[in-house]
Amino acid sequence: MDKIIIATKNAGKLKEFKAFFADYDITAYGLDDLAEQFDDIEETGTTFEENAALKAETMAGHLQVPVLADDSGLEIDALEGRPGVYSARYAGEAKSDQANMDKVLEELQDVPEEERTARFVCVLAVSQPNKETFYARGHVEGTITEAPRGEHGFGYDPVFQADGYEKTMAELKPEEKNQISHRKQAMVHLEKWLNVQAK
Ligand SMILES: O=c1[nH]c(=O)c2ncn([C@@H]3O[C@H](COP(=O)(O)OP(=O)(O)OP(=O)(O)O)[C@@H](O)[C@H]3O)c2[nH]1
Ligand SMILES: [Mg+2]
Repeated sequence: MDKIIIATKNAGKLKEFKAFFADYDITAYGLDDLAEQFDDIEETGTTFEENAALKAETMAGHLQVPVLADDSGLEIDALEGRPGVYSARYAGEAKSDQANMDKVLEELQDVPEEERTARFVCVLAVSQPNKETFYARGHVEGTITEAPRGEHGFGYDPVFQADGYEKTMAELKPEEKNQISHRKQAMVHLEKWLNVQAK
């Protein structure tokens, strides 16, 4: 395999996948790299697995080639797991990273440091015509900071500090984030699938 399509319109995710797949000499393309324009796939599932499969299977059916999709989000313990599968649209359909972070920080205003535990979760689904969907899940544990710090990454990266680190995900260099992130952990499981394909 020398190329793979990622069923995403999220530029931050795509950048990370391009870096991961470059290590296997595979070029990753997002939906905005393709000539055809695609409507947003409605994420009607209640789990990361359901939404990742929806995105991967819809696009694989349409394009008739293997397609990878990523459904991911932030689970905050003090908010009973919110924003979870609703992470992208937590503060509304505009999908504003800034508004989403503001909402989370406001909801955690009176929550002390030791209770601000959270994790990023990433589920990857690979769909191939006439084959069962393959799933890979990864997560990274951490805490929500009092205020945003850092310019790298996307989404909630400026307010998420992984356990054992003093920098937020947005203060880490992209290559540092890519070594520890939920997406990387899921990619490690996907390697098994990639090896099977290589044979
Ligand atoms: O700080 C972050 N660092 C990350 O590494 C990360 N990964 C996911 N997220 C958040 O979770 C939503 C996913 O929602 P999501 O899986 O539906 O993706 P999306 O709607 O943005 O794009 P698509 O892939 O569906 O086209 C994203 O928008 C972000 O808010 C992250 N935040
Ligand atoms: Mg989405």
